[in-house]
Amino acid sequence: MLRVAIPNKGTLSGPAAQMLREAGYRQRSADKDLTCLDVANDVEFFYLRPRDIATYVGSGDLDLGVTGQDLLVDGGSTVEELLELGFGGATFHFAGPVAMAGLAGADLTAYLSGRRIATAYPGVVERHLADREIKAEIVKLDGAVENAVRLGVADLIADVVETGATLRQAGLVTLGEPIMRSSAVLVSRDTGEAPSGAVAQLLRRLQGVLVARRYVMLAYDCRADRLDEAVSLTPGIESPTVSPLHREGWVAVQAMVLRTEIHRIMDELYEIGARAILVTDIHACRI
Ligand SMILES: Nc1ncnc2c1ncn2[C@@H]1O[C@H](COP(=O)(O)OP(=O)(O)OP(=O)(O)O)[C@@H](O)[C@H]1O
Ligand SMILES: O=P(O)(O)OC[C@H]1O[C@H](OP(=O)(O)OP(=O)(O)O)[C@H](O)[C@@H]1O
Ligand SMILES: [Mg+2]
Repeated sequence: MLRVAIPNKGTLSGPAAQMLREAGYRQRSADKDLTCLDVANDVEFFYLRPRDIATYVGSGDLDLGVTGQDLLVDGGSTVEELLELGFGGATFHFAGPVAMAGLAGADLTAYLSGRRIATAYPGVVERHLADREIKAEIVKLDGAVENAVRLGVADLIADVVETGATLRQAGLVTLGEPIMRSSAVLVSRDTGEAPSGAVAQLLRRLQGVLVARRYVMLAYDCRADRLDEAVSLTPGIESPTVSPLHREGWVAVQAMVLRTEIHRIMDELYEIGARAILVTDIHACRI
């Protein structure tokens, strides 16, 4: 039986469970449940703190896990990243008082030297500072680090920034370029071999969800003598399906199209004479 670690709470928890549901797996029915057995798929899910997930997967006690790339860096983990999951996107930034706005490059490096930096991710910050030979003091906090500057515990912070609302509320601004970008990832133990068996099947299912979310199915009719132009607008992932229509000189075309492009493409197809242009959602797929 495959054993998979899923975040039990926090930002990654809901989207991870939702993605697994879309991939056809059973998920726990109550937020406090610690495990969930999916007999039909021969998988057991374990709900764990995302910070701890790399430990269980790295030791081989669990086969797969969903966690954040920044948490992997913070813990110095050596697990293998199999797939970026398209949620939990965040940047990790230094942030300081508004008076420091605009500090970057060598000026930021000079400013950081000898300062007290509050963070819940000391591993990420230490690595960044060591790479640049900057010596500073790290003040390890558990959360709500934006309060640390106003309360005098630190001179600046290093934290996850998503919308920036929390920083603004605390009167702080980001300093310099992001320390790192992070998103949720599916991880496995680093065996040096390509995934196979049940691991590869779960991976394919999640890849299918990502594709189903990104693409829609587009179908339309067009004159056969405009087909080349139409196909250049809708090349599909491999190649579009073209079928004859009963109406002489016309064909039906079907192709997968990026969801974000759909309205532009429909307008352009209409301009070259395509009609009966229909868009449908893809619920699941294997590419
Ligand atoms: N707005 C956000 N706040 C915090 N973490 C975020 C955010 N957006 C994405 N993430 C990612 O979620 C992971 C942190 O999850 P974790 O559950 O440890 O903290 P959390 O979501 O802040 O929950 P809590 O603070 O309640 O423990 C990291 O990979 C982080 O990059
Ligand atoms: O840029 P924003 O959209 O405002 O999001 C970023 C904030 O969200 C998280 O805090 P969380 O609510 O998890 O509280 P915590 O600091 O106690 O972890 C994170 O630590 C930042 O403080
Ligand atoms: Mg948090």
